[in-house]
Amino acid sequence: MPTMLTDVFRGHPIHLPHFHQPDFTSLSNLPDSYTWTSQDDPLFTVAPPPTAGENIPLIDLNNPDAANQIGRACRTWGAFQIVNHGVPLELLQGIEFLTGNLFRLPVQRKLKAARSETGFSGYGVARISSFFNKKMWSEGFTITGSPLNDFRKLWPQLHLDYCDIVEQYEEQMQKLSSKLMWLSLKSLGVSEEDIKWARGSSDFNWAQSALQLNHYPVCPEPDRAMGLAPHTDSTLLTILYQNNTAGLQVFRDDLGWVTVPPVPGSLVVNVGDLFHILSNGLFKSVIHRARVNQTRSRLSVAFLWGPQSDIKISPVLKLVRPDESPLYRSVTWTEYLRTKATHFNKALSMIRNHRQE
Ligand SMILES: C=C1C[C@]23C[C@H]1CC[C@H]2[C@@]12CCC[C@@](C)(C(=O)O1)[C@H]2[C@@H]3C(=O)O
Ligand SMILES: O=C(O)CCC(=O)C(=O)O
Ligand SMILES: [Fe+2]
Repeated sequence: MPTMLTDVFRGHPIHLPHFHQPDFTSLSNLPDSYTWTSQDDPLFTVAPPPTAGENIPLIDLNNPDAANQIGRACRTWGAFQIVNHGVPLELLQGIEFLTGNLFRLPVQRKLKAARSETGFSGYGVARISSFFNKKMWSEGFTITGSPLNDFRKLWPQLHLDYCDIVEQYEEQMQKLSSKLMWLSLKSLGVSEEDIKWARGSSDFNWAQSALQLNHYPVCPEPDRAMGLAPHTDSTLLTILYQNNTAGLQVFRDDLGWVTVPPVPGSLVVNVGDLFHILSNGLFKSVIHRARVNQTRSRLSVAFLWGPQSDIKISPVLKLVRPDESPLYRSVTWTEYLRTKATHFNKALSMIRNHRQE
């Protein structure tokens, strides 16, 4: 039996303060525990250069040149937005409606479905919270496998309708993720033939995923608060739906923090650490964060997509020069998630092969 994501953190308890969540709406000042400075996060106040204005590419999947554009975006930004992605608008509206309804529930109800210390799914603060001294101005809900048990606790009457939306959304995201992976690899001259574990399995039985719903309430002092601290995703690819409130920012060494503007009906795609490894570092897993807003609350839904947890992921041989060794060792998704849970942003460099000079 392959390890399922549900079991990944069993034996790896993470102590998280879900139960100290404030009632965000009642706070008129930012408490100290929510006030961030560059001491809490060295990238917090990186100022944009005077020439700012560049943004991640917006790619039309119907464009015959889409594969090349995606490849270029994965190499230079590690992120891009897509339109004409084929996911029905009603489904995007459906998942936004579900997410809004979930976070509007009274906190006591949400805590009935709280994520446990060794669990994967449920309500709570972001898993990366334990690496920072300050709290984030957000709440989240993680889903993997069937959300039935949790949803029953949240919505004793309507849980089946909500499960249906999640199921349809995941199915669409699954198809889209695989399409995006092959399009981007095509731009590097890599085909299904070159990746043993994914070869010819059009039913995606080699893939696995999680859904992360995020809520960033209105904040009295957004400039000093942090919605979700900078991180890279431990995925192959992540597909993010954001509502009409800006907040997502991606980091580039030469440009600093770049805000990804909401484009109605579009989806944001970002390269995760496993795709970085698979592409031998050609595609960059992008550092990103979420900021908050003084007048509008923000919702986002991240589809975190990766391989079956016990498949060994290593750089595609075609992408390694014959006179060099691969930049990364092979690693399974389970191993990587556990490394990340312990070492956070050092995880990727821990998988790196160090050249013997
Ligand atoms: C499959 C995943 C990927 C996880 C862990 C697990 C479930 C939830 C994901 C997130 C979502 C929020 C940011 C992040 C950094 C977090 O704290 O939880 C992500 C993390 C990762 O990409 O490492
Ligand atoms: O809310 C956002 O825009 C970012 C969410 C995110 O990065 C995540 O859930 O991994
Ligand atoms: Fe993320």
